[in-house]
Amino acid sequence: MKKKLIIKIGTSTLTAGTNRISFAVIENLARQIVKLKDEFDIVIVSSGAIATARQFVEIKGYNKHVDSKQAMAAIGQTRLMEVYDSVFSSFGLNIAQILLTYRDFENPTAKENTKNTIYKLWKADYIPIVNENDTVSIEEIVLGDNDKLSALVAVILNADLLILVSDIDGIFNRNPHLHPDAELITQVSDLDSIKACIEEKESTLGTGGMSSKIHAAEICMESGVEMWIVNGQRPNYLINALSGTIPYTKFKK
Ligand SMILES: Nc1ncnc2c1ncn2[C@@H]1O[C@H](COP(=O)(O)OP(=O)(O)O)[C@@H](O)[C@H]1O
Ligand SMILES: N[C@@H](CCC(=O)OP(=O)(O)O)C(=O)O
Repeated sequence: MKKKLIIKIGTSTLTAGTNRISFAVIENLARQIVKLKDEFDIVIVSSGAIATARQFVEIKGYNKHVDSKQAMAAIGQTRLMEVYDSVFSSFGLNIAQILLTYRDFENPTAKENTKNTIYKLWKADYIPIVNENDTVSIEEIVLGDNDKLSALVAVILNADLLILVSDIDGIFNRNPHLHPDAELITQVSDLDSIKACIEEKESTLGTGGMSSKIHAAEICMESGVEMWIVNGQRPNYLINALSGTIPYTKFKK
């Protein structure tokens, strides 16, 4: 049986520090997935709908008002999936879209249906790409992120591993953007011990920050799912993290 791998790719990685979605980032992801596919059944949790919309339209107040963000997400989501589809199909990979809200994880039937759909997609050789259903969501684009969503997906699938792809090697004892001498923490088994290390700085496009990654780790640890934070700026970050040749943070009880 294949292992179950959930990969969450955030806005800051998809835009590679710019204000546009990077085709190169998605190509790099596809290239790695081709190599991992025989060993793993994979779900991608991808942000980037709003960032994609910004390439085409600026709805007034999109950075302040929830309804404007929701409209941007609705415009950007189809375009984002077009990018995934054109890049992934050129690597021979099939994709399917799944949009979820947090409320879906409180409803046992919705959870069961989500799980069954993902299993069917895997069987048909399709890679599910999940994002939050921003139109009906009340949480994410107001406060949140996709870190917690990916943890909930990992838990319902009883995944072997959740990898949060970020713009940094993992959690450091202080924010390295503010303290260049900060040191990477490679393994975390007690979340309380690292909460004091978080020092958020303003991010332009992503919404999560390190706090939401710790929240995701809490959800994973409670259910015995292993979670890693890996740096999407490193070459072949998935393959190299899995073979232990690049540094990352592992969260495991
Ligand atoms: N102790 C810490 N170690 C590492 N990063 C930290 C820490 N405290 C805060 N951060 C911030 O968290 C950021 C990563 O989260 P985020 O920008 O939301 O990424 P993503 O869009 O991938 O979810 C880092 O770039 C860093 O500025
Ligand atoms: N769901 C929205 C926003 C998600 C978001 O930015 O999350 P994250 O990348 O985890 O900070 C989108 O696709 O634009």
